[in-house]
Amino acid sequence: MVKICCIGAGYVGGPTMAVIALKCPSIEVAVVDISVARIAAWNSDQLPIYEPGLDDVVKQRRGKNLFFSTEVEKHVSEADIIFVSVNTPTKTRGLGAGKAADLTYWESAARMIADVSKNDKIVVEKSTVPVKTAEAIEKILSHNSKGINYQILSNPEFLAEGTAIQDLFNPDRVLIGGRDTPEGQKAIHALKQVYAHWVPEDRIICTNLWSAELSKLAANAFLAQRISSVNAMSALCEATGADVTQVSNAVGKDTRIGPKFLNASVGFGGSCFQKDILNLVYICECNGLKEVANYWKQVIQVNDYQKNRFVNRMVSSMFNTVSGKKVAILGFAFKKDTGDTRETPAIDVCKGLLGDNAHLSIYDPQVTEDQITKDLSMKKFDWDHPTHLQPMSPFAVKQVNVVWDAYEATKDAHGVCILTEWDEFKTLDFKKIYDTMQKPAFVFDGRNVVDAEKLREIGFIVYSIGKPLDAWLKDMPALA
Ligand SMILES: NC(=O)C1=CN([C@@H]2O[C@H](COP(=O)(O)OP(=O)(O)OC[C@H]3O[C@@H](n4cnc5c(N)ncnc54)[C@H](O)[C@@H]3O)[C@@H](O)[C@H]2O)C=CC1
Ligand SMILES: O=C(O)[C@H]1O[C@H](OP(=O)(O)OP(=O)(O)OC[C@H]2O[C@@H](n3ccc(=O)[nH]c3=O)[C@H](O)[C@@H]2O)[C@H](O)[C@@H](O)[C@@H]1O
Repeated sequence: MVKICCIGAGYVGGPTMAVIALKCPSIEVAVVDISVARIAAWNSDQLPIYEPGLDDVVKQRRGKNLFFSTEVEKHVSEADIIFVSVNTPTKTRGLGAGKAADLTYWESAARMIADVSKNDKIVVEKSTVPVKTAEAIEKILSHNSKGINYQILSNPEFLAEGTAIQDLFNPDRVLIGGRDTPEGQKAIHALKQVYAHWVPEDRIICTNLWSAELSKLAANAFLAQRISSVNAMSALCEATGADVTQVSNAVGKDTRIGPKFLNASVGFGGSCFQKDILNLVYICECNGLKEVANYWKQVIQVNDYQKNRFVNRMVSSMFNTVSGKKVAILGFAFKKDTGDTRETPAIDVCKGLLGDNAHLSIYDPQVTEDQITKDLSMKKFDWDHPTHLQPMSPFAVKQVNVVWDAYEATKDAHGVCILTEWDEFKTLDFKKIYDTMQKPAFVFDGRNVVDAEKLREIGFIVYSIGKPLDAWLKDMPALA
């Protein structure tokens, strides 16, 4: 029986391995992690991450050919194929701080593999890493190889949170990069055989190592760039009276452009887009490609501009101050159908409003009070380290109240701010909300989920990203 071990039981390692176990009953899959709490959760009824469809897949295979364990060394030494799916956060200190990927967790995993292995292994990069990382990993492994042959493959993951199970069941493509040697090709073939259990052969792309590593960074950069492009247009729409939804629709009908990923928003979030672009920028700079680095940097600058613009629009609309005013925040996760808050635009918007002394009442159907408190008090980039190594939440943030109901959040509020596109926000009783709010009552929709016209009929002053402005808002300057 082929044995797979995955180091890192997170948003990627957990769902990816659960699906491999489901689709390949003849393969034994062990997912290991240094976090005892995370592994305990994977073995319980309350999985550590919220992802539609995941519970069902895990329940079908756990204890049969899918195991979650903290016995990292045992499972690594027994495995034929080792996936490494650990954190690769942005460095916060030293060379490349604020840009380069921090490969501490990857390096420690590689050293441990070298220490405990007794037979030949295929080591698969599942984490997103800088191009040429495989060369460094090869050096670490072969330095202490004891005659063992290691083949490094790059097999980046393209799943998106909230749709991870669907994405894994039916991927656009699976990418495998390896060495152009007989051993390298044999390793590619072995991994291809795993995916071939359910992925059509023409969707499995095999490349050299560096193309696979770089393609992952490129794909995320292209996706994020689309969002910054449409968000840049949203500012121009507001200035001119165009409607960004109509513009996106018209632009996306061009088959060369395509309709997906053109939703204007308060800004993109999530653990990867910013981190991976910063990493790309750093690699370009290291290769002397200043203009290329600046090009990609701009994608992040526009994203920051969009978040600032949103906060400024809110404050200026509400008579240029939110000091002492209650503002309801609906949605804190970085997108719907996930409880993940890493790099969510909600953090920046909330911090911006707190900076102007607002009182926030936050509701998100999947994010806990503890998580929100941590996020609002943590330093930038600290959030991307393993949970048990993150700073403890030092204090509850003053002026923030986390509630478990949208109606409770909006009661007595001066403004409502929608930051995640949860479906339930579309069907809220806005008349009921209006009646309990201070007047004039404002809605700031950072995701274009509400019907602005209907809300205006109720009496709200509404701001929707990239949409024609209310007369009220037109008169209020919004400087970014
Ligand atoms: N979250 C996502 O949707 C996607 C993430 N990625 C990439 O996958 C990688 C992992 O991301 P996530 O799963 O989101 O992170 P995560 O933080 O959810 O999971 C990483 C896990 O690795 C564990 N870990 C760290 N060092 C370890 C070690 N030496 N031994 C054993 N366990 C260790 C941590 O305790 C943590 O549970 C990152 O490189 C990310 O860029 C790629 C595609 C999608
Ligand atoms: O490497 C990764 O981590 C993953 O990053 C993204 O996936 P994810 O961050 O989970 O979610 P997305 O659906 O890409 O959304 C990212 C952010 O962009 C925002 N977004 C997305 C689409 C859009 O049209 N507009 C928009 O503002 C979302 O609300 C969210 O804040 C990519 O879509 C995945 O392919 C990739 O594997």
